[in-house]
Amino acid sequence: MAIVLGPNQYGKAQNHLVRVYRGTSRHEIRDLTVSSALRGDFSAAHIDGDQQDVLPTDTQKNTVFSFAKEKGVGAIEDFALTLADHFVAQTPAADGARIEIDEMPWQRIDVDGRDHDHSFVQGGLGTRTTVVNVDGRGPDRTAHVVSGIKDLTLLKSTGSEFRGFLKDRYTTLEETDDRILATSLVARWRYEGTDVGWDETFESIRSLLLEQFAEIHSRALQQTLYGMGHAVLEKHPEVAEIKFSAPNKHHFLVDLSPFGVDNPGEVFYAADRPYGLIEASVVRDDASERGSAWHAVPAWV
Ligand SMILES: O=c1[nH]c(=O)c2[nH]c(=O)[nH]c2[nH]1
Repeated sequence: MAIVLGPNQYGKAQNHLVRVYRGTSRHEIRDLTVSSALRGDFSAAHIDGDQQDVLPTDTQKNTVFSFAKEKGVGAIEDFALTLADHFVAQTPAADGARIEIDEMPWQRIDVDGRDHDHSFVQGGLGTRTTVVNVDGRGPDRTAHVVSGIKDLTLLKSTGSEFRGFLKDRYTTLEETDDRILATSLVARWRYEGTDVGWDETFESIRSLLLEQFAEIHSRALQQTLYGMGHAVLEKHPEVAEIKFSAPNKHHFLVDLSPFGVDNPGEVFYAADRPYGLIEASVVRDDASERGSAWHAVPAWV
């Protein structure tokens, strides 16, 4: 029997970076939360406490902020690829890097019908995300990009049913052909390669997800997710697979009959927990190998 070091990675989590572009009086802002993690042979650091292979997490943090100034931010996917390659190049013991970026949306404040040059209000249609994994360097280097959207809170007030489900002695749920369907969607999709128009593709996929949620007559959240994923893969050959995590945000019709009041689908109690959690992926059967694309925290997978 031997006790050995298992998979590990280390980096700086959640550098919250705001980049202001002030070339003209009409400023642009970007609000990113960037996490870096390096993996490779860091056994000396873990076993002997020897730091000679370790590029400090503090240096990783400094690099994120410096690159935002020196190179600019651009599409979050490009920023993440640049950082990942840089960290692997700087750290001989590293054989891979993972960069995760969330971009908080800001919109210009409207003043008398004109959007303001340098005042913004936070919010938008979800938070754009990317997770980039780079393995190796030089000719052997490979890169995987998984982009997505989270906190996309959606609701339809009809056009959703749930019936015909399996029942046992503990089933009390009533069948319904008209309910509220609501979720706070997380969708992440894996790109084939890195030759992608990141911004246009993101906008197109987000629009498709919204359209499909609205247009599909839902027989269950599962069926809605599959329809959304199918539409994305059909339109975007550059997407290999898409994964969804969707809490079913239950809305319960309030019984107003004790007060002699009818309630035909008008007043609901929006419960925050427990919630159904529906998770699904939609994939191409000829998609490329996943490689490290979905690599996460080794301690927990
Ligand atoms: O869309 C749904 N899917 C389920 O699996 C489920 N289960 C449940 O109780 N309500 C719902 N709704």
